[in-house]
Amino acid sequence: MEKPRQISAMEAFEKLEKVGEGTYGKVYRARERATGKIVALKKTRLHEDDEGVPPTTLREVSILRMLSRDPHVVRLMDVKQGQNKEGKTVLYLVFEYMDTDLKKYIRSFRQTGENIPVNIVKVYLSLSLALFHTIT
Ligand SMILES: Nc1ncnc2c1ncn2[C@@H]1O[C@H](COP(=O)(O)OP(=O)(O)OP(=O)(O)O)[C@@H](O)[C@H]1O
Repeated sequence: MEKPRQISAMEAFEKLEKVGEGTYGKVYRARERATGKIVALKKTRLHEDDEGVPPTTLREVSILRMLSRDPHVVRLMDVKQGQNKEGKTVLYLVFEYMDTDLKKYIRSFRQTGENIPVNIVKVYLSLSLALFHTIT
């Protein structure tokens, strides 16, 4: 009997628009075709002459899986395989979609000249420290 094929990222999701770009790849707002749910798809960039998935990506995935258990951390919902135009395998990290990020949040305060409440700053600093200890 034939092994059931895992559906590819592009069969499962419809890309809506590019929302950002990080060190490791582009991020798209996308819609899950089966449910209509809006997600963030992070396409991982491949090193030109490398075969397979870069170790930095594998590291990011395993750390995110761990951190994603915390409700305060953006949730990594799934990891899907896809192919780029050259037929090479690319990975799509599927995240819950966030309307804002820390940079935009901080900028919103700068625009009005307000200060970020001290309690909020403390929460972010302790989260950053916790992250740092998890990664290093
Ligand atoms: N889950 C998400 N929901 C909505 N937008 C997102 C999401 N994840 C990332 N983005 C957008 O894409 C941009 C790039 O994100 P990404 O996580 O790839 O990189 P980064 O955190 O900016 O840098 P690095 O890749 O170095 O960690 C973010 O600044 C944000 O605007």
